[in-house]
Amino acid sequence: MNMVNICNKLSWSKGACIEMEIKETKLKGVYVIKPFVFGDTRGWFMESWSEKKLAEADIDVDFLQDNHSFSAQKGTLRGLHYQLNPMSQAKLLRCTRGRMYDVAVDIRKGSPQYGQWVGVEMSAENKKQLFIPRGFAHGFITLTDDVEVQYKADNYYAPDCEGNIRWDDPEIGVQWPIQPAILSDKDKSAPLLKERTNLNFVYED
Ligand SMILES: Cc1cn([C@H]2C[C@H](O)[C@@H](COP(=O)(O)OP(=O)(O)O[C@H]3O[C@H](C)C(=O)[C@H](O)[C@H]3O)O2)c(=O)[nH]c1=O
Repeated sequence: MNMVNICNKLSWSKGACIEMEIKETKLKGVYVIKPFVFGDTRGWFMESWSEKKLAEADIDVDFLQDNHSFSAQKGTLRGLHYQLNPMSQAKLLRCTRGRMYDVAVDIRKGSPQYGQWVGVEMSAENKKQLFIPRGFAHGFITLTDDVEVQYKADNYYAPDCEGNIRWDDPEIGVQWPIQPAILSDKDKSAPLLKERTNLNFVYED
């Protein structure tokens, strides 16, 4: 086994992958992506995003904005958020410091998986990424102190189109791994999904 493979093996010791992997989750349209990591004696290198490689997996998206958030305390919950059409956003997320649990919820009218959710643990160590298409609400809870999340969006920030849904909406039933310690005032007072009567995402088969 040559040095690169040894380093790849070491750098992905916990069941990691040394090939680019794009897998659809139980929620159609939401994908977990594990990039190829080139390990060597210095450390590692990876392409954190490639429009071409996503397109090869039929994920056609033109990102317009990069976001980067830092959460100091374990148990910081941001979500569940979305932007209404015409400013809805597809997102490609990754955790570059610490560990967090990321959640997507299908809120497209007419979707056979409407109100259903999927969650993925992402960390600086596992280098997993999550692609969430337009028409989904998004949120995450931090599982360590000092978590940084970086993500691409295919539409610009549009505060007039922003909306949120209660993180603990019983009809969605997200199984968060821990209870939140910190929420923004906005998220503390978010309504239930059924109270959001202005959702304008339409499911297209
Ligand atoms: C989202 C966003 C925010 N801002 C400004 C607006 C506020 O003054 C400040 C903090 O915004 P907010 O409290 O909405 O940040 P989060 O609670 O992390 O919101 C995000 O949380 C979940 C996880 C998401 O997926 C969305 O990207 C977004 O809703 O940044 C901007 O200038 N541009 C932006 O794109």
